[in-house]
Amino acid sequence: MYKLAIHTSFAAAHCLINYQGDCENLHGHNWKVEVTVTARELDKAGLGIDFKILKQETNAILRTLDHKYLNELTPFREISPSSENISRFLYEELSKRLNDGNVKVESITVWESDNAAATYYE
Ligand SMILES: Nc1nc2c(c(=O)[nH]1)N=C([C@H](O)[C@H](O)COP(=O)(O)OP(=O)(O)OP(=O)(O)O)CN2
Ligand SMILES: [Zn+2]
Repeated sequence: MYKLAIHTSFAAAHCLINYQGDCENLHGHNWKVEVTVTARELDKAGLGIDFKILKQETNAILRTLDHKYLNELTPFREISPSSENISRFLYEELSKRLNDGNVKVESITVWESDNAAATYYE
């Protein structure tokens, strides 16, 4: 089994729902995103999955969040756009795009600052 990872990022505004404190107010982050996937087998080029494809598919999802007010987007109308919920959203959306008999999304970690991150995995 192989484990691969890529890093990417997006910027967005949000406010936490049902939260008492500064973060209930509108503010923004430059989120860093780490995607890890597992691959059972390698292709003829020796790749589990091309990093380019991993980045393309991840960034296609991130474009729906980038420079947006997350609370106004469908996935976060009912649930708070916390780093935890963002990581779960990305995990589910990327899994739909990438999971097959060989490749499986393992985890998504989103860093909202240099020292605070949330990871979703099953
Ligand atoms: N478990 C989580 N806790 C918090 C989340 C989250 O997504 N998951 N998010 C926030 C807020 O988004 C907030 O912007 C973060 O604020 P804070 O932790 O105060 O970070 P700062 O860098 O502004 O503050 P320092 O304490 O000075 O580092 C809050 N919690
Ligand atoms: Zn925040």
